[in-house]
This record gives sequence, C-alpha cells and structure tokens, in this order.
Amino acid sequence: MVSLTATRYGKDNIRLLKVERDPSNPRLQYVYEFTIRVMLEGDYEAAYTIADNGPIVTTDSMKNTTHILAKKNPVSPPELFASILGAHFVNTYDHIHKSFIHIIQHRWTRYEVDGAPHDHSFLRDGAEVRIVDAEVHEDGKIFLSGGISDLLVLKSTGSAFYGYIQDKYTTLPETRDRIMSTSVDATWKYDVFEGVEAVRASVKSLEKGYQSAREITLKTFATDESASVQATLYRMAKQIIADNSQVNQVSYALPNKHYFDIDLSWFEGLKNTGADAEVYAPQSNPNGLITATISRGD
Ligand SMILES: O=c1[nH]c(=O)c2[nH]c(=O)[nH]c2[nH]1
Repeated sequence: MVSLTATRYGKDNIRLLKVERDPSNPRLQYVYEFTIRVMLEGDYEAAYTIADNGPIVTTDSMKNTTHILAKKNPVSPPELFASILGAHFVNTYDHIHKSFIHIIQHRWTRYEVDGAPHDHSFLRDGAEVRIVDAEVHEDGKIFLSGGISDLLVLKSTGSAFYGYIQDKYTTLPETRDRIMSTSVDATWKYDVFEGVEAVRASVKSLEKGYQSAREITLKTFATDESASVQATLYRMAKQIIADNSQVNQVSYALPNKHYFDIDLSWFEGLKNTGADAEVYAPQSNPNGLITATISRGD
C-alpha cells in the first residue's frame, strides 16, 4: 500500500526575450530576457495513480501560455509578470489550486556610444541575475519574493577576522586586514498581496525593493569595516528591511571566497604576508558558506 503524498509539475527553462518600444520613438527600446519555471499544484492525482491524463494541463501549454501572456502584458517588473502568469493558471483551471512561478532575469545593460546611452544596444555585464518567485493561490493571495544571485564582489581591504575560538583544531591566523569576496545570493519576501491588482498597484515599490536591496548590498559590502561575513551580512539585511516597508524577511547565502597570503620568505627573504601581502592565492575550495534569515519584528 502506498499513497501519493505530494506532487507538483510544470515546465522548466522556458526562455523568452521581450522587446518593448517607446511609443514616441520606436528605436528607443527596452529588452527583458527571462528563464522561467512554471509549476502547478491541484487535483490531477489520477494522472499519477491510474494513468489518466484527463486532468493534465500539458507543460507544453504552460510554455505557450507564458509566451502569449508575455506578448499581452508588461513583463517589467518581473514580480508583476510572475503574478499575472501564476494567476492565469489558478483562474483558468478549476482543479489547479496553486501555481509557483520562478523567473530568472538575465542582465542586458544599455551601453554608451560616443558618451550617450545607445537606444537599442545592450551588453551582458556579468553573470548576476535578478530572481522572482511568485506563489499564487486560487483565493487570489500572492506571495512574492525578489532576489539576486551570482553577484560576484571583492574588496581588497576593510575586512578583518579575529577573536574566534582558538583550540587544538585551530590553525587559521587572525587577521586585521584581509581580502573579502563573495558571490551574493539574496532573497527578500514581501507582505502577502490580495491579488494581481494589488501587485500592479505596488510596481514602484517592487522595483524599488530590487534596486534598494542591490544598492544596500553593494554599498554595505564596500563601506562596512567588516568583522566577519556574518556581521556584514546582518547589516545588509537590517538595512533592506528598514528601507522597504513591504519587505518582512531577508535571507542571504554568502560563500566566503578565500584569497590566502603566499609566504615567499623562502626566496631571498621576500616579504609577502600580513601588511606586506600583495600576491595572493585564490582558493577555489573549500569555501566558507555563511547564511542567515533576518525578519521584521521579534
Ligand atoms: O567571516 C568569516 N566567518 C567565519 O565564520 C570564518 N571562518 C573562517 O575560517 N574564516 C571566516 N571568516
């Protein structure tokens, strides 16, 4: 005897790029490139348990729907498009109770030609992506989170690490000045929205949420005289919550990408450690991984 405990199915890696043209100047254009995952939950157990495909919305139709809704609706901010897409499935099919939309937005940054922003040319300035997750329920409620992933940063000073447990397992030397580098993975959750129109009414604060989280992350990383990745992470998250009234929770996962001093004293007494360090050895593994979730209130 077995029972079907949990299911979800959908289409992953739906790719699309949308071009939006300025109505007064069609050569002034905006581009948005997404990789999207659509997952549905509902009453389609028969498809699993008795091989009855009757209740299946095909994953191919989910891909088609994504393209059609991207044509008929704004795709920016991605939080709104995720909400529109998620609401479509729970509103169109009575037996679908929840949808889960995950959007990865790839960077296309307008670049300058002869000192002026070009109206239709863009560059991929890094692997960093913007992330959106929308969980849409059939009662209309929408749970949104925004995020950043793969934002690779490094500072060459302004980071120390000392005062930690010294026991028989410890070999790490204390440092007042080290390189700090991480690939930022940040997620922030918004208060629940009562439907797509509530999301639409909040597009400014959703866009601001993304810009503010990114700017706070970069500024705090640069300016904090860091005692540890843990302490810098906490300062970032606290500020994002303070700066965004609709954000109630922030999570970070920060790999500590180590760069170690290289002792060159064996060669003619060359000084290259501590305050004399200039040439470092980047470490690919192992790496620290520092995570935390910080919530508004107690
Ligand atoms: O910022 C840090 N936090 C740690 O917990 C840790 N552990 C370690 O070896 N180096 C570091 N750096």
